[in-house]
Amino acid sequence: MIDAGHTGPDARLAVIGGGKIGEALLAGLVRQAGDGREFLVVERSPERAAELTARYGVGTTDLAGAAARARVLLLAVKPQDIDTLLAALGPYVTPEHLVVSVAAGVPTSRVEAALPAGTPVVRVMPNTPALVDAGMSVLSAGAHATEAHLDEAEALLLPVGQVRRVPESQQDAVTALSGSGPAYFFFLVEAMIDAGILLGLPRTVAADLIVQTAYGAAVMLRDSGEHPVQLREAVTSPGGTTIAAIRELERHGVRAALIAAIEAAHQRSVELGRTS
Ligand SMILES: NC(=O)C1=CN([C@@H]2O[C@H](COP(=O)(O)OP(=O)(O)OC[C@H]3O[C@@H](n4cnc5c(N)ncnc54)[C@H](O)[C@@H]3O)[C@@H](O)[C@H]2O)C=CC1
Ligand SMILES: O=C(O)[C@@H]1CCC=N1
Repeated sequence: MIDAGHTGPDARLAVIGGGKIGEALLAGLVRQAGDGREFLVVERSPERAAELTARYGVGTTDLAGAAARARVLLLAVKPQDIDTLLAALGPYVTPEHLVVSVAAGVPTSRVEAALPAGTPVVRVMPNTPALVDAGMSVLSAGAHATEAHLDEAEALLLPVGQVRRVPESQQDAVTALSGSGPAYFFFLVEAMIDAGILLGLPRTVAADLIVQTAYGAAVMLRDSGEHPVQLREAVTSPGGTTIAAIRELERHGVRAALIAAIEAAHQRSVELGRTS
């Protein structure tokens, strides 16, 4: 579906950058809307654009087409590519648009500086579980974004998961926790499946056991109202198997490793925010 010179906004949203997170958000939004034609994608790679159209029925266009056809522009390119994108997009944007950026680390002030004065910008840190409507999207307003703009961004993202608002000063920490967070859980699950293999279980059996255990633990964390410590203690029988494992986790510094890892992600987010 190629843009054919439409006049006036007719698309709900244009996603600029159809990579991993662009696709995760598009997939969830299209599923909820029931019609991909309400969405546009702008992709540097024509092959990737064609793939997304085939998969979700979304329209493809260029930057001028996106700005002409959608009032809400969601920027989902890498932080390293955002300045080039903004320089090319800026001439087509007006203060009537709402620009939503998901680029890790990039402050709203940097986006605003490349756009016409007064353009509302909302910074969002989403995560890939949006793909299964279990995302966590965290919003912050830029200098020209009002409550109404935040409400609009929130309404856009609610169909694909939960939404929270934080002051922008907390966004690098949010990025390190919920933005990158799914990867930490996938890493743990990968290691636990390997342990099952070591113990002689077939890979499919080990994977089934660990994935269902992760799912069950996540639902308990969300729904039981109990602190993680209480939930862990309930599994840890005196003189039993769990405490033998916990002692090894503590001996290998897993708690400290996780804290250091998340601190490193925070630091990287701060670095990505600095103009290159
Ligand atoms: N992957 C994730 O879980 C999350 C990523 N983010 C942020 O989302 C952004 C994208 O990350 P990924 O999707 O992982 O990267 P990616 O590399 O998979 O996707 C970026 C896409 O943007 C396209 N692109 C680059 N410049 C372009 C331009 N000027 N016009 C049109 N398309 C262009 C590339 O072809 C590519 O398909 C980053 O800023 C990242 O910090 C935020 C939250 C979670
Ligand atoms: O790894 C990254 O830089 C992006 C931001 C948060 C998740 N993925």
